[in-house]
Amino acid sequence: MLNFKYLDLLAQKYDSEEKVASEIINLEAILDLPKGTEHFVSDLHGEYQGFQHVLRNGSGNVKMKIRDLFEGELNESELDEFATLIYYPEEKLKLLKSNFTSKQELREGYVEIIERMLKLVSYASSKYTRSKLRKALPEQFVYIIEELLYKKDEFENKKEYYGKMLERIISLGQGDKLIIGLAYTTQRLVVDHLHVVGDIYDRGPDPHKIMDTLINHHSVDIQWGNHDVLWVGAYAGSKVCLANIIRICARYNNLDIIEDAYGINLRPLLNLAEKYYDDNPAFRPKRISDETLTGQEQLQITKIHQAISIIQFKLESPIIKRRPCLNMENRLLLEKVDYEKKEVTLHGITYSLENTCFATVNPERPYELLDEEQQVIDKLLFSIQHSEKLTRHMNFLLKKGSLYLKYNGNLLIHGCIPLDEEGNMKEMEIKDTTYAGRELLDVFENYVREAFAHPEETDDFATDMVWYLWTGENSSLFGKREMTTFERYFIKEKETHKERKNPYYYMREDEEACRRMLAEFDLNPDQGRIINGHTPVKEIDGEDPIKANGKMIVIDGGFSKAYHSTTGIAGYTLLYNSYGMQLVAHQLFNSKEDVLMKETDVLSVKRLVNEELVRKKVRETNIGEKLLQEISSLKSLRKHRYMK
Ligand SMILES: O=P(O)(O)OC[C@H]1O[C@](O)(COP(=O)(O)O)[C@@H](O)[C@@H]1O
Ligand SMILES: [Mn+2]
Repeated sequence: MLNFKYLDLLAQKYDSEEKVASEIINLEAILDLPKGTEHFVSDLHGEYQGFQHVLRNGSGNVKMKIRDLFEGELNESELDEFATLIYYPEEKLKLLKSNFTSKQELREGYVEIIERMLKLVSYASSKYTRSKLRKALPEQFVYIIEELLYKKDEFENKKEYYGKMLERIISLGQGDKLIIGLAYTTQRLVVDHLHVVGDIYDRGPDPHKIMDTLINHHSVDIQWGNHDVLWVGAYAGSKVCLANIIRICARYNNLDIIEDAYGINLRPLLNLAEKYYDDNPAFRPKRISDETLTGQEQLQITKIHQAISIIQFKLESPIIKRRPCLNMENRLLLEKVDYEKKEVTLHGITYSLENTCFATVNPERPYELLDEEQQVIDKLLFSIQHSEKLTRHMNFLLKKGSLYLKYNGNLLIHGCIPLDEEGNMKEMEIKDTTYAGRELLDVFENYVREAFAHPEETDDFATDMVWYLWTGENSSLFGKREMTTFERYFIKEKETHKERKNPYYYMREDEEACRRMLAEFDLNPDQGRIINGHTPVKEIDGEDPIKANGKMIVIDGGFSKAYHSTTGIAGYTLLYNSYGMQLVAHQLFNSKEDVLMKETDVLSVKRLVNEELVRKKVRETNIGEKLLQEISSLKSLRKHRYMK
């Protein structure tokens, strides 16, 4: 069915046949370009510097392009030095400058650098249109760079013109800006689109800086992780999610995120904590950075950690009781505790409790908040919902994020697709309707959006469902039977700490199972793959991130320093360009300073996942699909409005 109103609208923009024709030619040409490079990262967990590094070196892609161009011409250390300049242009330039001994040397050095950079930009942009390259150039230098890029040395008189141009840029003190701009242009060209497969928040110190980076990124989408949804929940009015994020910040000695980055006043919580709690080994902050805390600071955090944990446990009860469909009665732990004997009975076994801190718990009504606790959580909720920066970050998460994403034939998802023991899509009944698989995930996502749209509602179904996504058995983000936070604080016996995983986590090894899951999402099982985050790949134990004959790729980035000892490697990222997919294994990232001084780029080892037999073109991508639609509209416009 032709929509003539739409054609009229289109005719306003393309008001002559020539304009329509030239746009059709443009778009058709783009369809035949090689597909842009996609970059997949996941589980960033607040590790801003590690993330920055992977982003700036394009998971080794920048180095590869430099090698392609300059191997032979430059020796290894020069190649490294040039790569570092592309990653961290401001800092590296400072270091380089201090090595020049005269103005003359500096000028020559700058000309050499700029020429190399232009060569690199030209190479990195070879598969894009000129207009796309233009958008990636530093604004103030677009004209000059284009002149320099498209120069033709064979005309001798022009050669002088270009030489003069470079000289002038440098003598006018614009050399630094140009070099820095070209470095960022290169970074941008090397990766066309970024996918963040979840868990930006928690454990590490700087999730807010990662969010700022993503907001400024040229092209990004996010698949929410369980930790991201926890933050969304807190902002959307879930007090129990809020208690959780503060508890995790205290546990990892990251309360600065709450106080300094998001401007939330923790004083009321601290007062409560000082009043009821003391030192407690189970609640001392984990020290994953070298930064040393004074004894006093550590004690304060330990107290806050207990105060907010108890508030969290108390807040869980009423939700579990008002939402029987969540089937979480076995998590009513405060009510199972024998406060006199200091014991708890779980699945029929009685365990003694240690490191207890139940000063504010009334054994008769253990889930009841003290007035003071109620006030503290209410104040915290008010501040968090009024934090300008958090509002910005959460809006962005909602805008660019989703529970899963179908992109260029692949399924991107942080956690899992809940399965039952037989490998069928696990069913869950919500408000008298049974859902499973893709439908269940769509329902979950709708609840997240509904809760977010109504931050003033704190106890409604949608807001409770966001918490369920963090911790519930059927949550596609959590994917485990229960979260044993209480047990890990208070029970010595390790068997109580175990969180049994959804069958998905062993069935995903099986190719047939993965094919069924792809089909559930209407994706072609012969071509698509599932890209998964969430579970660190234990290289130490020989685990392979490529599973199910390549149908499943697990790329937990392993950025989280707290988890390095379990993985034995910093983790994986994935690149998908027109030639195929490559998995990149990263060694531990120490610091930016390390890279700058020692030029020790984090060693990235690439492994081919698949090789495209024919180079993939834009035509075969999601963007290509949109372009084809546009072309078809333009063709109708031409036919119905301009052809006689
Ligand atoms: O390592 P911690 O701080 O004890 O956290 C463990 C908790 O984190 C979780 O692993 C969830 O976080 P991830 O999504 O990073 O795995 C829970 O399953 C578990 O209860
Ligand atoms: Mn996760």
